[in-house]
Amino acid sequence: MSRYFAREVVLKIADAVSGGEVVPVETAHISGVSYFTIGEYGVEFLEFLASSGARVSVFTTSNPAVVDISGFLAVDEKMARGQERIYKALRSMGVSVTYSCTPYEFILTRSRTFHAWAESSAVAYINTFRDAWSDKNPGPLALLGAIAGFVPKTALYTLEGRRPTAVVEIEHGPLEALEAGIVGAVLGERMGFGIPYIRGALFADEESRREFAASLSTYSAMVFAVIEGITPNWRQYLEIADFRDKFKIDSRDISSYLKDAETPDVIYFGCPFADIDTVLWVLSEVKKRGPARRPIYISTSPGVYGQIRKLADEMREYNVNIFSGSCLVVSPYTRNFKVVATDSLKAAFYIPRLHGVRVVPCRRMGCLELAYA
Ligand SMILES: C/C(=C\C(=O)O)CCOP(=O)(O)O
Repeated sequence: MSRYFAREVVLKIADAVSGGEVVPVETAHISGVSYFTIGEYGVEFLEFLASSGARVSVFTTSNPAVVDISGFLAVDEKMARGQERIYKALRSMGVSVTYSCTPYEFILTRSRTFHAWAESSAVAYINTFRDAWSDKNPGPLALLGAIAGFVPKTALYTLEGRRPTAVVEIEHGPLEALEAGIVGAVLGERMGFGIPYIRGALFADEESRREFAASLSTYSAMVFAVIEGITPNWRQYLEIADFRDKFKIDSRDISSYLKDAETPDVIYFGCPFADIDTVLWVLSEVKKRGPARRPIYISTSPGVYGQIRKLADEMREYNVNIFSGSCLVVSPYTRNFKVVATDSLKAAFYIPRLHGVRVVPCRRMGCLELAYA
């Protein structure tokens, strides 16, 4: 019954957005599972599906929750209970409740395989750095698609729909996390839509790739860019390109995003979730300097946290708080702060809008120095 319901809804949406065509998917990743972002009606929707016997038919993971897995980001009773109900509903539908915005850490999404993912940064990451194919499916559609086993065959599930439409020259680099995020934001704001073909982008590390994908998809509707020499099959994309626009991003564009530093009361890394290298880098810098004057918060995936749990406990003495399964975007815990310093342009976009808290963008080392200023 519920599988039938999900299939019918997905087919109806496909009638509206893809001429009725659908595409089978290998995996799904659902967003909209934090009580903070979906509220009571969102929980009721998930409970309705679960109680009607719905079960996912492909491997399905979930985005971060309102509270982290250790309960460090304390929230009120109503939110905590709401999150538990979400967890139960997801579990009973067979979702792997991973509470991570970086499922690509362990789902290796091979090139040219189809996926129904909803977290925009993760969609942009697998499209751009793996040439795995996913559209940015809205959270409920990704879940219904996971139950049905297919989603509407929108443009990004076709080679034609992935044809580059603008050539972009990057005249700055190598790109560290903040700069990669700014490039994504500038590009997103200038282009808005279409498929960029990027020349000259040198990413300093994994974190910078995550930040680029996250900001491109935050500051625009774009969740795919072809990066010369990096995106698998980039030569084929160049051959089929139909360039109608040309953009250049240089050091002046990057500096225009850097405000005069306002003194923060907290330093935040990990939007999208910090990879192990970033976590270890922060810890080694902090160990050299001693306890930080201002607290440092790092959100990471449950997978990474599981490996460094003991280290995370020890680092509390240094005023470093590592947590997983939630983040300062989807938790109202952020409202405890007035000004957050971060190297994430995605966090810089959402934190003021969702929590009314100001943000200071800074390079990773600059952010760290603010913790001791
Ligand atoms: C803006 C967010 C995700 C995205 O860019 O897709 C964070 C909120 O995520 P939800 O999982 O929808 O709460």
